[in-house]
Amino acid sequence: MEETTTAIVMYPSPGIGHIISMVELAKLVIHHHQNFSITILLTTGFFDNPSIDSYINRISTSHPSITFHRFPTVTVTHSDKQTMAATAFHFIKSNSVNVDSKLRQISQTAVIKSFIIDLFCTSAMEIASQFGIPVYYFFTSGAAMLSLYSYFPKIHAETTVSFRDMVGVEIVAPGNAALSAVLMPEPVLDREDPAYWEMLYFCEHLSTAKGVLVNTFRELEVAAVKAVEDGACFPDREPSPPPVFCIGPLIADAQQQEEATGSEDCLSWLDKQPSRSVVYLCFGSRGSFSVAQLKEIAEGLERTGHKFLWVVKRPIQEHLGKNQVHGTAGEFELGSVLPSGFIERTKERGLVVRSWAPQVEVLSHESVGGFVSHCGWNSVLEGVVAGVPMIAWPLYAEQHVNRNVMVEDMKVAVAVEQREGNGFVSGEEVEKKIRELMQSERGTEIREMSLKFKDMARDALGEFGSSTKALSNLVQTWNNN
Ligand SMILES: O=c1ccn([C@@H]2O[C@H](COP(=O)(O)OP(=O)(O)O[C@H]3O[C@H](CO)[C@@H](O)[C@H](O)[C@H]3O)[C@@H](O)[C@H]2O)c(=O)[nH]1
Repeated sequence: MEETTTAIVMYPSPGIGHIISMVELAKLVIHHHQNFSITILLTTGFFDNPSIDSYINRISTSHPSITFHRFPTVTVTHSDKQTMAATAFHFIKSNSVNVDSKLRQISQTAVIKSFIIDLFCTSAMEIASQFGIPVYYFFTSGAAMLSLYSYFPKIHAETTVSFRDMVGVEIVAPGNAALSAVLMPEPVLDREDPAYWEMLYFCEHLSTAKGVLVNTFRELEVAAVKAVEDGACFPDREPSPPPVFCIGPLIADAQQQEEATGSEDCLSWLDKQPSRSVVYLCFGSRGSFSVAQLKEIAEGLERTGHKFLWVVKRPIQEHLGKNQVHGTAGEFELGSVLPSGFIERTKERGLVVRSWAPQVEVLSHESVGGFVSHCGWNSVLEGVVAGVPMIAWPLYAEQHVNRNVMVEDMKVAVAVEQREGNGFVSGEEVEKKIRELMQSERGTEIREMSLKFKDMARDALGEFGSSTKALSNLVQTWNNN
């Protein structure tokens, strides 16, 4: 008798940070449970990363049971009249027809045990449900953020005011530290923004999934994990919230990360530095600053006297306001965006690289002693896995929530003080926080805590670890259905 193929289909949202962690999830599933074939659906036309093709090729070669399916290009136009998030959500929705036809096609030859979607791809949920395919979310940020988003519909129902206008108000979601309302994740700040209503729709659907996988581990976010597991953050679903599976930390494989020109230089420069002496500054795949902010960072770095490795992206143009894409690709000269003579004056102790560094390898390098991060969740996990203490400098998205988790719960970071309104950080503050992390007693405590979490992260993914157990429970559910 012919054996039926059991398939899992995954649908990450555009953006390399989301794609990489979904791919790591696929690799983890295959590693422990070889009986599945996995198809990963990828959109084309928005937030595309130039290196995506070579990344896909590397994964397809190393993991033949993972297949990628690229949708044809969908074109949406972004206008200054709407936010980037609204355009992105519109783009994802415009791919629904592609999702429909691919699920239909796979279903003809296989039983799809699970369709795993990113939160921002909630528009695909209904399509899968029509085919009777069980839908799971893969939440690429942490449990604290999952709790806040699951709780968001309740907060929404209790007020008619936009968060951005709630100056002085604090939002408290189960398992979360209090968060100033104006620092809520960007897409939910403003009720006038269509993205707000999309987010509300996404968050209302979280509790209707068959389960939610989270890229975290139980020991990392104790209070938040409890809130999502016991359902406190799913007010509408009490007493039976969707099962939550903390299966992380899933981070990019150093060998398969994007290779940028100059990667080798970075690592060989680090080889020459003393143990834990270097402060690494990097703000994710899209974190850019104005030239004025770059100048402050440079001045702060210069004054600390510490060694540093700093990844600088093409600066944002202030006159374009908040609505432009961070990290807009394109060539630029480092010398033209940094203070005059900075590179020359610091060349004995600092390295500035343009646009990209092999972050996972950098963080695991013995000479790195601190990480100034924008608090993107992948970066946070990469810092945790490497046991590197951090300086939290949130920029956009849900990064202020992550900052709270890092500083107040995990205690693996100090936070920079940011100017209200635009988040600007002075050179003095940069200097102060680097000194605090690298040479104070508090810095030593944070380092010790980071090293503890490094061990816990490894254990969570070990044979008897909490994340391994969670994954096997999940797979058992799939197999029993
Ligand atoms: O020079 C660089 C810059 C980035 N990276 C890698 O790129 C990824 C960046 O991911 P992340 O730290 O999560 O930042 P973003 O790309 O900004 O991620 C988006 O997606 C995350 C997961 O949902 C959210 O937590 C963030 O707020 C959101 O901005 C990480 O794997 C980094 O190692 C490099 O290797 N080199």
